[in-house]
Amino acid sequence: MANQTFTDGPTLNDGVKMPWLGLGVWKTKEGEEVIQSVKSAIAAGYRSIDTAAVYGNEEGVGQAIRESGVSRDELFITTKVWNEDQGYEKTLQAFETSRKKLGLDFIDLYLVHWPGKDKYLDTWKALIHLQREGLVRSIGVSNFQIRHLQHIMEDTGVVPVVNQVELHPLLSQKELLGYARENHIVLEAWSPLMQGNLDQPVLAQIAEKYGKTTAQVILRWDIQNGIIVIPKSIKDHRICENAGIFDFELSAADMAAIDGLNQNKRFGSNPDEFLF
Ligand SMILES: NC(=O)C1=CN([C@@H]2O[C@H](COP(=O)(O)OP(=O)(O)OC[C@H]3O[C@@H](n4cnc5c(N)ncnc54)[C@H](OP(=O)(O)O)[C@@H]3O)[C@@H](O)[C@H]2O)C=CC1
Repeated sequence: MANQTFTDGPTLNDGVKMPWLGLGVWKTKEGEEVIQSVKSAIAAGYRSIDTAAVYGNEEGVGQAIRESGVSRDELFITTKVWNEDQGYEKTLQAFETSRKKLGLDFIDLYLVHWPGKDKYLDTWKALIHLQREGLVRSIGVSNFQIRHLQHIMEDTGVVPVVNQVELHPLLSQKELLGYARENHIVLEAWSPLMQGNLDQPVLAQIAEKYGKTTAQVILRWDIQNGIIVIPKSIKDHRICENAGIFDFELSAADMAAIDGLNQNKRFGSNPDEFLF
């Protein structure tokens, strides 16, 4: 029964169901470190893993999947096409490289990692092709601003299922969230735990009230807002802690208090400045 929580999640605009919670593996080292963290997460009940070509750990993710003892069709695997591989043909090649490294027949979710300047539309068209070929179940984007979303949707008529963006209490992305909801795009929060910068008195007070940790309160705030979360940890106890978000509910007042912490503060790059 407990596993139900790990498989719970939104039905995306293409009809595929994606878990609310996944494990992120950015900065998790290829080899033993990533193999162990992915295996720990799957053993704890996680069914969704978020990697990317540029993380350099797709082979370890694939090995962990094979050694996990959980069947492929119960897992939801995301990877992303890196910036220098943008463009139609290069994206198709990059996809094949990722798929081979992961050792998978198909990928559940393939994302355009960053919009950059002028190749994201051709890249998006390659993702549409891969989905039509049955090599990817769902296609989405990452770090897209409203204008990028408008551009690809107007040109191709295909709406991304998710937009994975930096999102946490100090960067609540309310405008993007409103636009995404109107267009049936689910937001997915990267760096949901502010890359470990969790020392926030308001969050600590709320956490104490529910007998939860600051990390759990943030992740719960996300899913109550309809946002998918992919916290990263290489530590077993934190992997378990970050999954303890399905057995409590934040009140409307506490949700509003967390909303009030927004400072439009980024820990990562700004898509408007990260041009290539
Ligand atoms: N699309 C994109 O451009 C991007 C996508 N991402 C994705 O999002 C995922 C998550 O973002 P990420 O930047 O890794 O950062 P997170 O916000 O998930 O924070 C991870 C950091 O917090 C620590 N941590 C994890 N859990 C806890 C806890 N319960 N209490 C205290 N500290 C904790 C981790 O340390 P430790 O491991 O030692 O536990 C690590 O240092 C990435 O791994 C990646 O998959 C990230 C950045 C950009």
